[in-house]
Amino acid sequence: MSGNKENANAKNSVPIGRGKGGAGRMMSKPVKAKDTLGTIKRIFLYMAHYRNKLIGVLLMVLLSSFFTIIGPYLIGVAIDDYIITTDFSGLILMSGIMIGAYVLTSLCTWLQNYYMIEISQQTVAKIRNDLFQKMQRLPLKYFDQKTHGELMSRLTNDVENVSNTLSNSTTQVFSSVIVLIGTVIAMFLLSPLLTGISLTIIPIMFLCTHLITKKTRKYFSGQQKSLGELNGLIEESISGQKVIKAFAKEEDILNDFDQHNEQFRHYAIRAQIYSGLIFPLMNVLNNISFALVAGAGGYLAANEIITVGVIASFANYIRQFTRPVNELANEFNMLLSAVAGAERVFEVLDEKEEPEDKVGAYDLIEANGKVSFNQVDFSYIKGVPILKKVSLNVKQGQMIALVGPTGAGKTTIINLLTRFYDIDEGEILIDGYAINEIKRNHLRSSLGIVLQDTYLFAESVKDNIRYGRLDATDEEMKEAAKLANAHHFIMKLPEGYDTILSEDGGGLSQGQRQLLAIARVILSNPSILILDEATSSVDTRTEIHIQEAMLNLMKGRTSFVIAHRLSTIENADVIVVINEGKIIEKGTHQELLGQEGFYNDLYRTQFNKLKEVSNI
Ligand SMILES: Nc1ncnc2c1ncn2[C@@H]1O[C@H](COP(=O)(O)OP(=O)(O)OP(=O)(O)O)[C@@H](O)[C@H]1O
Repeated sequence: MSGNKENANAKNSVPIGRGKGGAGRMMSKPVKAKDTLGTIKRIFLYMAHYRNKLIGVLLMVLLSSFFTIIGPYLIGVAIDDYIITTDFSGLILMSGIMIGAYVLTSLCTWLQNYYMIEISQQTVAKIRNDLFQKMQRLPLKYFDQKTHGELMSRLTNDVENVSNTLSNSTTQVFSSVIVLIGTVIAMFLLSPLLTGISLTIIPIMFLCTHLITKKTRKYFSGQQKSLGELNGLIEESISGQKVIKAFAKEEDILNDFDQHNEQFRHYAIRAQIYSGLIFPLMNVLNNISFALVAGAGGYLAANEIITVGVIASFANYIRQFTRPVNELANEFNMLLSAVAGAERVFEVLDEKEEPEDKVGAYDLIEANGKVSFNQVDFSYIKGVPILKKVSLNVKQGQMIALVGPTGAGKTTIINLLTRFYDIDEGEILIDGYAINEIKRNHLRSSLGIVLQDTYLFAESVKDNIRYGRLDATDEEMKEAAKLANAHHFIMKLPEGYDTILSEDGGGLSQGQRQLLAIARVILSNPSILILDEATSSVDTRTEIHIQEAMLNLMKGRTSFVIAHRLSTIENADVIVVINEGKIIEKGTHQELLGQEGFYNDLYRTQFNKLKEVSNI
């Protein structure tokens, strides 16, 4: 099985380098989207469900921007019309209006945030839901091409990124733009000359920001890359602990970790230091601009070109102006990175799904278990044929042993029967029906699969067995466990059937996990069985238990066994020998031995060795 291959590979190479699916891939890279506009459009299509709330947000943004812009103007009016003229009752009224304007600004900002958070969380919940549903409909082929880390990253980081940006950055960018434009217009209306003077600082601001971000971008991307590598290393050192210890590579992995840790520190320090420059620099420039307005404004006021109130308004406008300039660059980058994240999410949503059942697909409620492969060709990757013209006829209730060297294609045959992958040419029939004409759910529920490496969920033993048939009663579930010889060890667990297993049954032995898998399949009562015998040695008692359980399970059912045990091979009705994707021999044990061909050689070398081991 491919699972074994992974284990075998793990034994041969100590995972010091970065592996597939490391958590390192969980970092979302700040790459640009390929189709920014198209992606934004799609996000808006999702958000369009909440059209009324969006209009509300838009109104609030406009109102809060308006009040933000009008505030400094009112200060100028208060000075010119009421303070200088000592009109105190007018001043009180003006103060009231100003307080009202500021309160309304806050209220509108709060409301806009409130609605935007609601919209973004609902939108993202819908995207997350669509994405998760999509994952269940994707063919296994898709999961072969993507690392776990990458998929996890799309489901978590990228979606989270979209959510944060929707709730914070979109309204920020929008209101910053309005406030900027509005402020320039207001300044221009009050005094074009003073506007010109105060805006001279803007190009310098842009230049400084540009120079600093050019530098920080390099360090931030280095920081993100080395953090990814560091996370990958940590993840591998956790999952590969056994191998690391077995090969005494602790020292090596520590050195490797030190290197990556140091690299991360190097980038992180520089990224933080340079980006920390922006704030004080902007502050200085802002104050210079302030001083310019005060100086030039004072001169203009002395010459009665502008009033003192205009200077006060300008002083406030300048504060208001530089803030959005700084924010805009930042928020805009975040927005672009979120759009890139959203694009990665949409890419998954656009992937080709497992094809729908054909119209008029057959029901297969209780299959008899007759199986035929007719001239089946298959390749995982186009142009690399794995199975070539495989033909096989299996009668109801027969036991078929699939044998052959590693990589021969045994698991692949099983993958095709279950329709985990679809064949390229030929046909596979169950009870005379082509499997791609049978409802996929019916097909899979007529097949029972026990793999060497059964996945167990972090739930109770009871629920794990019940996964075979969700509506089974406790009695039926226990009966299945007894038939699977699992009852005895389950009763020894701290809470018996209610014991909660750790993730993937971490606390159980491989033999025990397989017994649970057998119980699961007994409960589902399939017509056709697919069994992958364990190659790794379990203790003799457990092995006898497993064999007994498997025999119980196989009674009266067609079974395909990827055989590693002599007893299985010798008792099989038909032994199918596969080599390099072709069936090269077929027959009973005695028949094949008599042919003195590939099986005979395989048996004499490989299985004689097994016999010696089992006799020890
Ligand atoms: N998902 C996949 N994508 C691409 N190639 C694959 C995939 N799974 C298996 N293969 C290739 O297909 C060939 C047959 O693999 P398969 O797992 O069927 O062999 P096997 O006979 O079951 O081997 P073993 O006894 O080692 O489990 C191998 O060359 C393998 O590398």
